[in-house]
Amino acid sequence: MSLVQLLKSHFLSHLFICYVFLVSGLIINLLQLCTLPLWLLNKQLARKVNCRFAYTVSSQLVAALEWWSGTECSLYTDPKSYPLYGKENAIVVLNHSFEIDFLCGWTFCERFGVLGSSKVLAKKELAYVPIIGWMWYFQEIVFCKRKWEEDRKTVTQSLQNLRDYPENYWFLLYCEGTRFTTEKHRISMQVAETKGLPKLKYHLLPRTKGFWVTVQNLRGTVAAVYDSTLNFRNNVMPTLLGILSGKKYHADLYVRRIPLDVIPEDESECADWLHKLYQEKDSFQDGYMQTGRYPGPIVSPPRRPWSLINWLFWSCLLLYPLGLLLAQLIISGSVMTILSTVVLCTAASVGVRWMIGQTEINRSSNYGSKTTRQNNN
Ligand SMILES: CCCCC/C=C\C/C=C\CCCCCCCC(=O)SCCNC(=O)CCNC(=O)[C@H](O)C(C)(C)COP(=O)(O)OP(=O)(O)OC[C@H]1O[C@@H](n2cnc3c(N)ncnc32)[C@H](O)[C@@H]1OP(=O)(O)O
Ligand SMILES: CCCCCCCCCCCCCCCCCC(=O)OC[C@@H](O)COP(=O)(O)O
Repeated sequence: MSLVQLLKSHFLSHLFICYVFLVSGLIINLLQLCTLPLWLLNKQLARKVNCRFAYTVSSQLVAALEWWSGTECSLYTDPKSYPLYGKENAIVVLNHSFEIDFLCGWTFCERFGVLGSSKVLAKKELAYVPIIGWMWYFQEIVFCKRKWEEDRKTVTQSLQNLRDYPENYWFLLYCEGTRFTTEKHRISMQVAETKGLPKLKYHLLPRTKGFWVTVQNLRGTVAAVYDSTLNFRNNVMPTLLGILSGKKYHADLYVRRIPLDVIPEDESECADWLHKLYQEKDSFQDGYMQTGRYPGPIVSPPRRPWSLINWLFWSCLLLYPLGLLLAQLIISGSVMTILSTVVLCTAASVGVRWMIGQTEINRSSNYGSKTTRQNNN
């Protein structure tokens, strides 16, 4: 094992990365709280400032993927659409089968300069995750309870608020609504059967209401839907813990730009359109399984240095107080101080492990594991 590999897999390196993420994240949350008065005075400025704050947090995870683990991301797309990426608002429709698919999404956002402003229709539970969830509140992320009766009003309102957003953004929609498991797939295919829809092999049956409400409310401000299909080479199932341990993966993303005007306004026509899209996505996955690639040329955007620079900045800033704290701890020799520091560090480690757990498929909610709307979470 090389020295670099040893460093990447060492427990102390992970501890340091998590320390930087936790402390810088909490500082950013605090600074975001301080922007509240600015929202009253100059809302657009407050939004721009919050985009920058969000960038400094989410780009740390991107840096872990791009620079620490060295994961590569290839983009298959039409070269004519490529120059538009990052220059317009778009709704991104992505398959939801991998624990780090959101992180690959963020990585592409970073490469096209829309990471700080990126949006998602996220389950409400994520709003309570410290740092990321709290940051999302200021980033105007749209939350849903996955109960349409309640979501219809709140989601519409949150989407309407985005109409005058001052920065270009990508709005991510996981239409499957939950992560792929064989059990959820079996059940959703039963639903497909009762609806007379063709079976999907690699996707859950898409939920159409969220897509329709998003398209309708963002019409006129969003230019296109980016139909995106993600896979990882060599059939691996990447994890956030793998990224933290410096494990290198290779992501392949296929993106098709579909102008928003071609999407029907009528709800049931829009639902049919989405079902058809998922049937196409399924055939792309089938092709990938057989050939190991998607159609079209690879036009991968290069990684940018900013996520690394941001991480190095926070590391340097937070290394000094950490060193000071450790030195004082040793000098003081007080059992009480040492004990309370150990308790604090243990609590922080448990907290970070819980946060990482939010990304793990085996801790996924039971939404979609029943054909009814009961016991969703
Ligand atoms: C490549 C570039 C990437 C760029 C990335 C850009 C940005 C990145 C930004 C951030 C990254 C952070 C990532 C965070 C990830 C967090 C994501 C999530 O939290 S996903 C979960 C939440 N999101 C969703 O659920 C979206 C999809 N859901 C919907 O749209 C739903 O419709 C809803 C609006 C949430 C409402 O849900 P509800 O269940 O109440 O209603 P539905 O109408 O959907 O359900 C009833 C409907 O479904 C049929 N049904 C019943 N059982 C099933 C089943 N098991 N499977 C499928 N369908 C089922 C039922 O018959 C009803 O049918 P009908 O409508 O015909 O009556
Ligand atoms: C720099 C690196 C530091 C690493 C240490 C800290 C890592 C903390 C990471 C916290 C990340 C929290 C963001 C969670 C995003 C989870 C996305 C996701 O995939 O959600 C699942 C939902 O879509 C569906 O939920 P289910 O119904 O499947 O249940």
